[in-house]
Amino acid sequence: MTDTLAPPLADFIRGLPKAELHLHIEGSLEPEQMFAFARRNRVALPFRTVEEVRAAYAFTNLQDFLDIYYQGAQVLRTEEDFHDLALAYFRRLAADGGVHAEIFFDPQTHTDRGIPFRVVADGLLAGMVAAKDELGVTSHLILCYLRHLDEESAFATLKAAEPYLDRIKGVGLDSSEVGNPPSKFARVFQASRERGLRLVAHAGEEGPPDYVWQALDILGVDRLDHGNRALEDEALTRRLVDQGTTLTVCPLSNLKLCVVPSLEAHPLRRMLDLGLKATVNADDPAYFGGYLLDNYVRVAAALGLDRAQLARLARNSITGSFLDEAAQAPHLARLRQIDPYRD
Ligand code: HPA
Ligand SMILES: [Zn+2]
Repeated sequence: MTDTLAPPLADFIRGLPKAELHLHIEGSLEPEQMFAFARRNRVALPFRTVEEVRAAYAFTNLQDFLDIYYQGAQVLRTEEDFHDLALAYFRRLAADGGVHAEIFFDPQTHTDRGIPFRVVADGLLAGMVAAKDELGVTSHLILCYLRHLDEESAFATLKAAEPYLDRIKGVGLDSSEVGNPPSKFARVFQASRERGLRLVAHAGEEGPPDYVWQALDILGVDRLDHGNRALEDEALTRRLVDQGTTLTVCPLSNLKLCVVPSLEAHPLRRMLDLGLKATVNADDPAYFGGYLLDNYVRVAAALGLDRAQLARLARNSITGSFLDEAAQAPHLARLRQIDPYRD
């Protein structure tokens, strides 16, 4: 059924100007790239073939995924690696009709194994400049603190980022959610805000609605990553609707990590019906089986989303981005031409 629906739907979605707001750049490391970087950096891998790597991607929860994701990141060692990783991602994004991305990176994953912050940041920033030149795709960089580490380590990361704060748009919070509530990072988020950074956090992926409340009330986030479990709490849902908080939803990630039992059971449609400002994103596309367009197409087919709903998701991604109004305007104008019946 998906086969007969996919081409026209995919063409329509590809033609919508879209921003990707939830993408871990380390999660775009394809097995083929993993081998190429391992070879050029002489890093030993526990896998012999691409097939063996893919066979290892049988996760049933967030932690199983994270263990293999941090292991994969070990092959990234040089500025060139980070540049190449980022540019390869942006090429995929452009092919999917993406016009802008706000990419996460996890500095502690690299600095804790002796790769200097500047190697990571310079490489990624160079890849972002190359993407603008080659593809016309714009991007922002968001530094994520690893929540399984302590706040002191997060503060050290903020300090290492000091020379780059004019080129880093915001900070986020990722890694193992349960047992590491947002409140653990209250002070470093406050310090990040005082430095002019925008704030986002993963919350309500596996963690309870209380973590979403904390992300809003204690961290004061501008945007919420995932947020699925907010739907369990009516007052919280109302708050998110009233505030117009953008949720960066990741359908294929949710499926692969068993946050939902099937795409047919995904809450995206319900989120839109409730008036939540949901967006569609890939999270870690190399690990979860699909880039931005695949996420839109598969969830749209599973939930029967219509063109107006798809255009709304695209519009939410532009208005929910940290682009200023002038930079959003041409994308919104294009969306208006495609979807003239919007409300
Ligand atoms: O989906 C995710 N959740 C939490 N941490 C992460 N780090 C990379 N991807 C993820
Ligand atoms: Zn994520």
